Amino acid sequence: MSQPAYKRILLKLSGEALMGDDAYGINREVVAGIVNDVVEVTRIGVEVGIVIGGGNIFRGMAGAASGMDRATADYMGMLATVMNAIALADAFRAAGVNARVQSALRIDQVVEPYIRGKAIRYLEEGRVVIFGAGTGNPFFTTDTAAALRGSEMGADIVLKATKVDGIYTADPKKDPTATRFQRISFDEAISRNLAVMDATAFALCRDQRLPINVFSLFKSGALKRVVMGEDEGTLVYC
Ligand SMILES: Nc1ncnc2c1ncn2[C@@H]1O[C@H](COP(=O)(O)OP(=O)(O)OP(=O)(O)O)[C@@H](O)[C@H]1O
Ligand SMILES: O=c1ccn([C@@H]2O[C@H](COP(=O)(O)O)[C@@H](O)[C@H]2O)c(=O)[nH]1
Repeated sequence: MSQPAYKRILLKLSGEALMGDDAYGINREVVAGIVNDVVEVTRIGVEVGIVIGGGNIFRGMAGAASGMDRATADYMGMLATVMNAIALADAFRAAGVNARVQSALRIDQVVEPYIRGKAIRYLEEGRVVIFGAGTGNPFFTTDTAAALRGSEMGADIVLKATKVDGIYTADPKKDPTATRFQRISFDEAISRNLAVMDATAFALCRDQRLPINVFSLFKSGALKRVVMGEDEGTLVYC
């Protein structure tokens, strides 16, 4: 049987996608589907760290737009990602898989704090590690947290599972003529200002020579295909 192309992955899950067709919050069926996909790749020996977004609950930019202090709003956004992380860990528990949540902001009664060495040990033991609270700093996003944790964990690739099936010449939700890249270099993605991921995340991954693959969270079997090195989504390379 063929082997996975990557031994350790950092999976960035869209917070917004967790809503499914609901107007807000966490759709249990969507979460269960994600858990199944992740369990499938852990069964072939892939070590999985997850960074989860918070767009289904709260984004700092939205708070700031309605007059809140931006840093205060960002802390709320980070707490939203912790809620998603806890919901995801609970869904892993229901599926019989041991997942640990580590938070970049300390909430010790609820989840463990982020400790790099411990997270690496969990991954080596085959546990799924869910990183909540982004980077722990306002003015950043969970895309940057994925690039950061991916670099710290020594991941082979960052996988961004989102609402679109790859990186396009323009936002495909706004421009129906946009076309998808099969592969794109970091330099080109940054110079074209492709807003599928923030520039800080692209730049950190480029500096660390950590490739990214952007693919659809809703396409059946897509995660496994990416992990097996098959042509799926868009690969961003150095
Ligand atoms: N060039 C592009 N190619 C593909 N998608 C793009 C592009 N430009 C903008 N987008 C948009 O970026 C979105 C993905 O990024 P976004 O940060 O909004 O979501 P996410 O990271 O998946 O969710 P969350 O922030 O809730 O975790 C896509 O849904 C798409 O509409
Ligand atoms: O490092 C970080 C990560 C996130 N935030 C805040 O959380 C929300 C939700 O994250 P998304 O990446 O948008 O899903 C984000 O809008 C920020 O407000 C942060 O401050 N720092």
